Amino acid sequence: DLEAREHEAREYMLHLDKATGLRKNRASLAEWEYTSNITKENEEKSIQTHLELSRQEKAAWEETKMYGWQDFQDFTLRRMFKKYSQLGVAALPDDKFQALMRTVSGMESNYATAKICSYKNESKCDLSLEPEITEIFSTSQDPEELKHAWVEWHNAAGATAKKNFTDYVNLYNEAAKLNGFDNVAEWWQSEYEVPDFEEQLAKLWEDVKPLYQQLHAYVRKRLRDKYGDKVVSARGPIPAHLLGNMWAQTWNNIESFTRPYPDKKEIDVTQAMRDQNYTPMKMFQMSDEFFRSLNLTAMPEKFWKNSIIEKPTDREIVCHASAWDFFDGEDFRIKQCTTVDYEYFQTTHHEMGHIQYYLQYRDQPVVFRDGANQGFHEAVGDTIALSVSSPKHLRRVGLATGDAEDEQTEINQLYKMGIDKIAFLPFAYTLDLFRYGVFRRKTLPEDYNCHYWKLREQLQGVEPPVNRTEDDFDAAAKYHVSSNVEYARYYVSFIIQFQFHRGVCQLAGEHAAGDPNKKLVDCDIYQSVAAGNALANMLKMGSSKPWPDAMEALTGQREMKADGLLEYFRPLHDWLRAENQRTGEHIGWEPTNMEYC
Ligand SMILES: C=C(C[SeH])C(=O)N1CCC[C@H]1C(=O)O
Ligand SMILES: [Zn+2]
Repeated sequence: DLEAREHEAREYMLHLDKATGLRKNRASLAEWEYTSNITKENEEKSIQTHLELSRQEKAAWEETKMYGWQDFQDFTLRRMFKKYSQLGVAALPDDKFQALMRTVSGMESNYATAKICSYKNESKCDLSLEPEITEIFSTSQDPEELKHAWVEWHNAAGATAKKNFTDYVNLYNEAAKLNGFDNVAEWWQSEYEVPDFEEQLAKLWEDVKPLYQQLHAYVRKRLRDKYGDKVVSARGPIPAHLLGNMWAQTWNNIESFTRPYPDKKEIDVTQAMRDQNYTPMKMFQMSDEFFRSLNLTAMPEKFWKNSIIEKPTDREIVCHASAWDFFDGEDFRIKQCTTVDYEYFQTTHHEMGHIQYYLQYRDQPVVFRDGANQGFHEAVGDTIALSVSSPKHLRRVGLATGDAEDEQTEINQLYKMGIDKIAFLPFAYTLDLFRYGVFRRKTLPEDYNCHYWKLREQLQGVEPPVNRTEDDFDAAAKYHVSSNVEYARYYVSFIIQFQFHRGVCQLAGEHAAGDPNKKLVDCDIYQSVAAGNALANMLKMGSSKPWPDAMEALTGQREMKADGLLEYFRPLHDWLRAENQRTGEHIGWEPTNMEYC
């Protein structure tokens, strides 16, 4: 009878989950060995280990299928079986599984090891994305130098990946079908467990677009003031190489010469860190201390032993920041090529947020050791970083001096946050809208680059610095496209992190709606055990419940909504509207003159 069947199934599930933990540990170790020492030998070893593990997963899956779990009464048992009933890419036959692995490791290693020549010294051709090219984008104000770095990087990391990417799309779509999906787009969206996920993304964009358009218009004007109207037009898109970032995804590096009130003292965290001889280790210790101040869990001893926090000089590694769970309850690592600056200070908190989530759900069954959805995993560290980047906190830790806020410094602060958080949204939205179209074959290989730029022009209001053709493949010049990492998670994160921030700030007594002395922008939850405990309760759930239950536990809301973000930035939105009216700046953008289709 059902009672006996569920009991037997529970025994089976305990065994399967333990075996799965060992498999995931081996997979993570193989992946770590390869991405922290990129060699052909390590690539081969990783592929063989993953192949062996996929065969074991397939065998276990055949057994799991035998259980009639759909009518089990026990919610948690049914949810575990539901998750294990999805085999994933292991459903591919061996040869196609290996082929798919090779397309991804080929793109990823190409991206990680790509080099370009210096603009100022044509014979110096050993510039990597990190730290050299990133440094150019954060400091250069020479449009020609920025254009050179942009074009060379998109050639080296983008165009070269087109063949692999095309094969990857075909093989990955085959895996999607074997898992019961029409294509990878539907598979990726199914992870969010809501029937209208794509409509929700579009609705969120409608909610934040007016604010983005105001920010875009203001920044275009300030860039035109600086570079002239031959380089930046009055009514067109913004050239993508002038926004301080290779992908124009966050614009923090142009703050110094575009901020609203330039005569107000700028909080230059990078300079303060360098003046105080900060090291990467000090940045990690400060982040760990912030989490501990909330009564969250300290980084375990293996974290400090096994993490890679600076770029090695003796080998090639994947520098793009990442956080790792080895599924044994004690081995958790970060790998990143830290440089001492504000950007990496933020990234360190972002990655530590992933580790804290791993620590909080480490007693869950392995199958539930995941974010409530992937956006949650990306939002934890950023939510903490919203407190850390407040002037109040920066003064508290000695990274900012000066007096408390006045109207103008508050607008400057909101602008600083806005060119990070508001600017990012259309970029994130386009990256997976593009890939949804590719997986659904609405975008064919001969149209990849044209469709990519059409979306970026239409939604983000940026244009390439030079004409593009279908010999280019600019999407792969972004890490996540070359490494097969889904990106809607960041779009979700940049929305819900403001819902989380409002929740923890209220619990910390740092925010009250309508109270001018408790504005969201000034909130710092540092040392608030009440906030930390509520956050921990949400994180402990892992993916054991649908994400609305997790969100409700912390915020009382059950949907992702832009209201937190819009409340946070309301004073900036008002200021931008008034300022753009004062200068008569055109809101929005007309079609580009650049050719890319
Ligand atoms: C820091 C990470 C590793 Se999960 C990252 O990829 N992020 C963090 C914010 C957006 C996105 C990016 O860099 O494109
Ligand atoms: Zn992340």
